[in-house]
Amino acid sequence: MDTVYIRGLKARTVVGIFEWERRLPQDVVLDIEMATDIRPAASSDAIEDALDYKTVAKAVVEHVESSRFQLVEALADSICRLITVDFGVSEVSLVLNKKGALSDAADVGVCIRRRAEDYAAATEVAE
Ligand SMILES: Nc1nc2c(c(=O)[nH]1)N=C([C@H](O)[C@@H](O)CO)CN2
Repeated sequence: MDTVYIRGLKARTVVGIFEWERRLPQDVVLDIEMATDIRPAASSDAIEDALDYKTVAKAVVEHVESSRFQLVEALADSICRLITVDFGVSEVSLVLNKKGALSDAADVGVCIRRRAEDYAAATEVAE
């Protein structure tokens, strides 16, 4: 399978467990890799046949900036859910970097990989 990726995608959001973090939005930076077969787009040279990284990036930033999670784990998982469910991506890898969270560290965060099946059960229950 091929990959369409977005690296260094920035968003500001309320995320954290401390009282001050509930008041002040913080920067997160995302690296996203999405499994997709690029051959249809390569063959047609038409955006309609591509996984449009601009559309995905816009949806992800809107989602992140309107979210209010305590943990980076929950935020990261919600982003993978959005990409797999709303964009039909079979597998997504995500690095979520919470800039400035630890003063003694360059950065902290999580790296996760999710498949569409990981969210299938929850979707079926909801329907
Ligand atoms: N595994 C995690 N550890 C911590 C998190 C988190 O989201 N996941 N969050 C915090 C605080 O919000 C921290 O970012 C404030 O500096 C601490 N540990």
